[in-house]
Formats: sequence, C-alpha cells, structure tokens
Amino acid sequence: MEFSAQNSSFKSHFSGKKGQNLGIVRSMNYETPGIFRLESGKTLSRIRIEYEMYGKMNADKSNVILICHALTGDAHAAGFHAGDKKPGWWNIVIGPNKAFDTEKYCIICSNVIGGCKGSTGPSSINPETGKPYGVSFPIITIADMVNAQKKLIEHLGVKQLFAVAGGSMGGMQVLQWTVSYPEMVKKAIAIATTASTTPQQIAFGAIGRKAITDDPKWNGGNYYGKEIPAQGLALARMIGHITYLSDASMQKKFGRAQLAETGQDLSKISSETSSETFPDSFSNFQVESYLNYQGDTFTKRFDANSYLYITKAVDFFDLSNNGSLIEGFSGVKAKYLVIAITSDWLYPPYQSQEIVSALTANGVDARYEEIRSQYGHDAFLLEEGQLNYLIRSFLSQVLVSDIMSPNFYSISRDETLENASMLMVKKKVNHLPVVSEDGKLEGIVTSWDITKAVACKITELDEIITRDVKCVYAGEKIEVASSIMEDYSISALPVIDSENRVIGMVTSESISALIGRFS
Ligand SMILES: CC(=O)SCCNC(=O)CCNC(=O)[C@H](O)C(C)(C)COP(=O)(O)OP(=O)(O)OC[C@H]1O[C@@H](n2cnc3c(N)ncnc32)[C@H](O)[C@@H]1OP(=O)(O)O
Ligand SMILES: N[C@@H](CCO)C(=O)O
Repeated sequence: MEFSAQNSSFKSHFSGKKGQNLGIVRSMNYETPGIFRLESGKTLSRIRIEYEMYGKMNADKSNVILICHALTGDAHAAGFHAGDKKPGWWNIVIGPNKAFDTEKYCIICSNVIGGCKGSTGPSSINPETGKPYGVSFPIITIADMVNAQKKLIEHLGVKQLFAVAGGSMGGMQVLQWTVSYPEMVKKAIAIATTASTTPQQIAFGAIGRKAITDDPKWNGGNYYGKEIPAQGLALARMIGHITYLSDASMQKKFGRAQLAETGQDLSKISSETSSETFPDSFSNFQVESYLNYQGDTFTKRFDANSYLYITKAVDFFDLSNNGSLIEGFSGVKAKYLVIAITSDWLYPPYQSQEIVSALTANGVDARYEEIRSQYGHDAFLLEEGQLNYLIRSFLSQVLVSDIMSPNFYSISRDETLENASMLMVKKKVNHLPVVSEDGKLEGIVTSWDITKAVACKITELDEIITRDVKCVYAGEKIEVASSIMEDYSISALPVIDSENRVIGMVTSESISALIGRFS
C-alpha cells in the first residue's frame, strides 16, 4: 500500500495500540522554479528537493510536521521502500500511534541540498555544463538547507508548521528554522545538537575531509564516472562513527574481543610481519572489523563531495550574534523541546543547556530533557521508548495561550446594564469580563446574569457582577481550563497575566474545535 498525503487510507483503528509501521512509502520530488539564492550570494539555477510525506494534511494544513535529517540521512525517514528489509532512519518515532503520529499529523522529510539522495548536490548535473557540479558546487549553509525546505513547504501550501524536529545536524536545521522564520514554526524539537559548532566538532569534520581530499582517487572532486575515493570516504566515516558511539557502548558491543581467525594468538599475527606491508590480520579486534564494515558500507551509500560540503555547512553553523546566543535567539516565537543525550560526547548536554538558557533569557518557553542512554550521540536514532515519550508529551501539550482569543470585549463596572446587554447582543458574546481602568479583572457578567436581572427587575449592573471569577493563566495547560469549565459549568474563562490583567478569553467552543482537529 502506498502511503502519502495523496492517498492515505489509514483509519483510526490503530487507536490505543502500540505504534505501528507505515506500509510501503515512496519518495517524491519538487523542482523550484527560477534561481535559488544561497547565503553566500551565489545562485543555483533551479533546485530539486527530494521528499517523503506520511499521513494526511488536514483542511487548513495546520497539522504538518517537518522532520530534518542528520549528516548522512535522507528523505526516507519512515516506512519501507519496496523490497527493503530495513525501514527509514526514524521509523521508531514516525507512524500510526508513534510520537509523530501519522494518524494525527502529516509528516514531511526532505533530503538537504548539498546531499546525494535526490536533492541537488555536488553529484547533480549542472544544467549549464551538462556535467556533475563536483567542487564547482557553491558552499552551502544550514540556512540554505532551511531556505530550500521553505520553498517545498510553501509549494505544498503550508503557511505554518505545527512542528519542526530533528537530531544532530537535523537539530541545527530546527533551530535555524525558528530563527529564520519565527512565524512559521509553532513547536521546535532539537535533539543532540548545538547552536554553534565547537572547535572539537570542527576538528573531527576537518580530519574526515582531509581523509577524502588526500585520497588520490578524489582527484580534485572530479571522480564521477570513474573510481570513487572509497578509501578516504570510508576513513572519514570511521572517524565520524567513533564520535557517534560512547566509551560504554563500545565496551558493551566489543569489549576486547578479537576475530575468531586470530584470537589472542600473537605468534600467528607476528608470523606475517616479515612481509613488506603491515598485515591485514593486524585488524584483529572486533571493533576494527566493525569500523571497517561501517566505513565500507558508507562508501556504497554516500557521495564523497557531499560529505565535504555538508560537514562544512555544519562547521559554519553559528546562531550566536556577536558571540551572544541570547541575541541570536531574539525574536524567536516557537515553543521548544531541547533534548540532550547523557553519553553524547560529540554534542554534550551542556550545549543543549546553553540553547535552553539563551531561549529562556528571551522569555521563550523552552523545555530541557535528557535521554539517559549509553549509546552516545546516535542514541537519537535508537532510544525508542524515551524518544516517543518525550516527543509525544511535548507535541500533545496544548497551552491556554495556544487557543485563547486575544480579541475580546470587556466592560467597566460603571457601565449600565442596558449597555452591557446591548454589547453582548451586538458582538454575539455571552461573557463580558469586568475590568478596571488599567485592565485588571474585577468580575464577570454573563448573558445568563442579564436574563436573571431582567426577570428579577434588577437595574444596576453592579448588582449582578460575579466577583469571584474563575480564570486561567496563558501558560497553563488546556486541561486546567477545561476542568475548571467542567467543574463549575462555565463555557468561557478570562485569561489573565501575572498582574491580574485580562489578556484574552478561552471558550469551550475553541477547546472542542481543537479536540475535533486532532482526533
Ligand atoms: C538522520 C540520520 O541520522 S540517517 C543516518 C543514520 N544511519 C546511519 O548512520 C547508518 C550507520 N549507522 C549505524 O548503523 C548506527 O550505528 C545506527 C545508530 C543507525 C544503528 O545502530 P545499531 O543498531 O546499534 O547498529 P550497529 O552500530 O551495531 O551496526 C550494525 C551493523 O554493523 C555490523 N557489525 C556489528 N558488529 C560487527 C563486527 N564486529 N564486525 C563487522 N560488522 C559488524 C552488523 O552486522 C550490522 O550490519 P548491517 O547494518 O549491515 O545490518
Ligand atoms: N549517524 C548519524 C548521525 C550523525 O550526526 C548520521 O550519520 O547522520
């Protein structure tokens, strides 16, 4: 079964069950019309963006979540491509009843520009020369990747993303989205990432790049149609891969285990040392075999030039403004969930904490969480239970501020009863908060109070004002508002700030509409 926005056929019969897999999914692509301007000022004529989509967009396209992939990921985040045994790279959290629930949300993931999995990158054909770009491909940045994603999102008719989420370099794109397009992102989930690449991270990137460019087969980036620089690319991946693991996970995975052929038999190994070259059997530890395997497999799925460009984009990433992350995040609007991994030494937790501190200093709602794991950096691809729990509770948390109406009518207690009732009829409202001159909540009058006043021949507004007003704060969970409404049989509540000023109204209608939208 194909599963995309165009032809979703999943029904809610999965409700209440553990997460399920999507079926067969397919990739799509979009070619932007006209030139694409990069942060460097250089341009690309037309870009192609490869993407996948799971779940259905709702009528107002307000349920779309963009997933951003890490360094060597691609658009295939979940489900299976026909014939594949392994699902997409974030299948553990995307699907029916998983945190990124495809029965509620429409999930989109696209391959970054500069990549080699369908989107325009160095291995693509330059339309001006008819040959692969190679190193004539312009330098790209994380902001360029985000700008390309924005083109796709606009093309799909989405005005605001319900959420943007990703780990590692995906997390950088998430942060960049909230800075570049603050009005377009409601919720941001950044995992195992940084807001400013550190010298240590740049250093590892640099060694990987050197491994590639020092491979004679790299040939100045001009190797398409010839032998690829497999040795350099594999070495780059081996170095990188060590940084994605942890000391504890390597101990657990391999210990000091050696390959069966050599075991601890030093005489067997040393008998080969008479040869001119260092013997292969010196790669006798399991961890060496594992790294060789990871390096070798990588050369079959990734382009060396893309590796150079994307790692460089990561190195350039720095959201701080004149060294200040607080300034860098000024103007952001999203609500954030920032998740660190306890054993991640490549993007250690302090870097996530810095992000949250800078956001909080800007008065932004930012939550910090940790995944307790021994897997190291790659735990964001593996820790199914913790990821699902943290992401699900963040996505489904709706605050009063999300649905309150900031446009409301109020009266002062000196008003006449007649004026109050006229206002209600004219503006079709049933609740009028009574406020002081400086906007502070003093009471409330409802249409029911007016009806009673007429029946009882009461003529003064002051006599029918309810002074013990039930109200909520904007930052409270919507469940708080709904349980007050239920307990006291009230259909609307004033929303107040910390100084008791009325800043909006929340109604039972808006809560019901919300439940309807996501159920
Ligand atoms: C957005 C994105 O991030 S997309 C990119 C994510 N994908 C990758 O990074 C792909 C490569 N990375 C990995 O495989 C990562 O380690 C993970 C996180 C995705 C998977 O982790 P794990 O499930 O713990 O797998 P593990 O690291 O043990 O590797 C398993 C592979 O190594 C092989 N392997 C394990 N031990 C050895 C060994 N001693 N010698 C040789 N090969 C070995 C396994 O056979 C297996 O091969 P397979 O992938 O062909 O099935
Ligand atoms: N292992 C992942 C994470 C790197 O940050 C990848 O290759 O993309």
